[in-house]
Amino acid sequence: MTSLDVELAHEAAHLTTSRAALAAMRTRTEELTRSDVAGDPFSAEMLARALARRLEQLLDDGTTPLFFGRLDFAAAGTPYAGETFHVGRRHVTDAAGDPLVVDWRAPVSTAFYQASALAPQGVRRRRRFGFAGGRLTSFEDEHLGSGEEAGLGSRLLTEEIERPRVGPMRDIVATIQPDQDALVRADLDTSLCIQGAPGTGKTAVGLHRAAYLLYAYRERLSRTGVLVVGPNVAFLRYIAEVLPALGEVDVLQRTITQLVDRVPVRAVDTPQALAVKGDARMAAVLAASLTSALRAPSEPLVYTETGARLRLGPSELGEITAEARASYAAGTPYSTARDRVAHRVAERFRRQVERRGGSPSDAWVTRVVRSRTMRTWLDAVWPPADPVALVARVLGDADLLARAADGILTPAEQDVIVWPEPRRRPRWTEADAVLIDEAAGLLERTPGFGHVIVDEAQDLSPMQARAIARRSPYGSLTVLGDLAQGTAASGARDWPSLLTHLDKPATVVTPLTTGYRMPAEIVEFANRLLPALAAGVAPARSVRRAPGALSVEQVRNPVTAAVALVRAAVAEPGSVALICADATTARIFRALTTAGLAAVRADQPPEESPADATPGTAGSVGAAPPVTVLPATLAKGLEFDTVVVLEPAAIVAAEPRGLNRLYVVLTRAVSRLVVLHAQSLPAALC
Ligand SMILES: Nc1ncnc2c1ncn2[C@@H]1O[C@H](COP(=O)(O)OP(=O)(O)OP(=O)(O)O)[C@@H](O)[C@H]1O
Repeated sequence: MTSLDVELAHEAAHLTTSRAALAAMRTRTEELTRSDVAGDPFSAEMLARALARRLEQLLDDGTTPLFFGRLDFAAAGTPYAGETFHVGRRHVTDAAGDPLVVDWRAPVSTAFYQASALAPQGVRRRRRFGFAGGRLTSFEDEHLGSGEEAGLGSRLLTEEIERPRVGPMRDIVATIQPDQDALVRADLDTSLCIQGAPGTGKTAVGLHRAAYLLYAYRERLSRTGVLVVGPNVAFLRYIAEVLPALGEVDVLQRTITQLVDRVPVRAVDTPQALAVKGDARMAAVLAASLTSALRAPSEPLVYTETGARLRLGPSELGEITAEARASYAAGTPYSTARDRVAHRVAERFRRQVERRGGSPSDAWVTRVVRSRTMRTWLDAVWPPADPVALVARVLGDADLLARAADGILTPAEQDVIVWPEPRRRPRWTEADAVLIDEAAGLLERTPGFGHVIVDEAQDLSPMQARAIARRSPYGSLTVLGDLAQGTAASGARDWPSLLTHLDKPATVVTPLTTGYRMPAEIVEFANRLLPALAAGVAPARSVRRAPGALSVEQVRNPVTAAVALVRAAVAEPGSVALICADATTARIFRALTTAGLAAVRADQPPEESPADATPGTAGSVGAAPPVTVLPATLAKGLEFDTVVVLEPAAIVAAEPRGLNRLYVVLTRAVSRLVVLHAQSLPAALC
């Protein structure tokens, strides 16, 4: 045995001890769940829930390493001098409470990610472990104290980056890089905006940041929660397992459409209507239409009860409604302001009774507030409102829209969004649902989150950004995106304006440019599009080269060529996707299945496809894994080992920002990208 073998055996023994300790921690928790818990039913229920969650966190699936790193601190100079820590996904302690593994999010673990030869932070040696199926197979040391540092040359990092991708996204907790770590560990009160080229780890950083914040600010966030917003359902399926793998099961993950789901979405807007409905000026139109229903009191209000006749004149009433209008203008929700008017009026009546020697109770005031007299009067001066009805009225009544949009939208813009006639059962669009959410936000306060992470944020329209801002009035944001990948017509063209709509205008924009997904050959090919996209972003630099990773082939029949390519690709390890213009998805899917290849369509729910449509999912045991047929508009955020792109010119021609779409499509491959075309390639790519 070499000394390295001895060292490895020693580490393997530590792994065995740690696994046994984790099992013991689980047994202790299980015993607690079985024991009779004293206290009232509510506390018992809360305790039972906390224990169930704890049990879930203590699960050890045996295939993921319990620790992936080790820090040996130098003999002096830090609070941890002379100590050794194994760094892993969760704390594991022995029976005496001493740590066998420390959580990657604990303060002591920071050095694992941040220490360098230049600034060793007291670390003498940093060790990274290699694993295969939960078994420890190797380790790699950096003697930081002696100026030795692997950086991006780390063999284990390279293996992790190059590993064939199958199934959903995995965590990167073992190999987070220093620039990424600084973003992950930024404090809760700091909002971040990360402009990152494709594959630079924005999504990974966002999800690890969620896990970090939930660890470091557990108390605060257990009350307010964390929300992750992604571009579509396929993307959410793809990232769904990262946070649970990091022990965090309580993060809400939603698309923006799921977030604003007060009405079913059954229709699609024209591009022109979409542009107007997504514009921030629509907020002013809705606000104006709501206030247009307010009336200044012109008659006295008389309240009679058991012989007493109480009266307030129009000027006194006007004073109260004017005050409420001012508070509404300053941000008080419409419905709260309406309640306030009722209470102020009732209080004035109470004073009148008091002046006459009476002493009405609070219950009396409540009775006045709820009286028919009050409701009838309020309905006239401050009518009740409903968000769905409000938007239906604005879009369904050209005159009302013209009044509310006067000086805000041009007549042509109004024509684009107004319905030809009022609809009893409107067929709502996604943009309408956002308008309804805006209206609801005018009426009532929207419950907010302690932290919101928004991925692919460049595609948010100003109105969608406002929907997110409403959910984060006191919390912070992590905004992730890439202006060059912007494909939505009303999406952001620069970060400062989007951050203003998100109500976090002072947020600093941080770039990420080191690409981990694609080899340089693919990155450089895709980067040819950047000048034409004019997004003003820094191009990505890949951490590796892979000769042969890119081929661009002009063929007579790209579909036939794709079938042959896919047949060969599915025999290799790793996921395969065929990306095409949306309109050709069905035809290409048919061509693959007719040729006997197992294929799934990413644009259909899993049960309608022959296999699970989760991007990159491997097929049933023994069968060739299915290839995913991916319409170009669903490619965002996903990645596959091998990607075949069909007919770039058709992808570009399919939509106004088609070149941006092509940039997204060309940046999805981890190992190999094949571009097949019969038509000429877009000029920007040549
Ligand atoms: N530090 C890292 N170590 C290992 N792998 C990494 C690291 N950072 C990113 N990756 C990997 O690179 C790939 C791209 O990451 P991610 O999807 O987060 O990038 P992105 O910036 O969101 O890309 P896009 O803008 O194209 O959606 C993923 O497979 C991710 O696991």
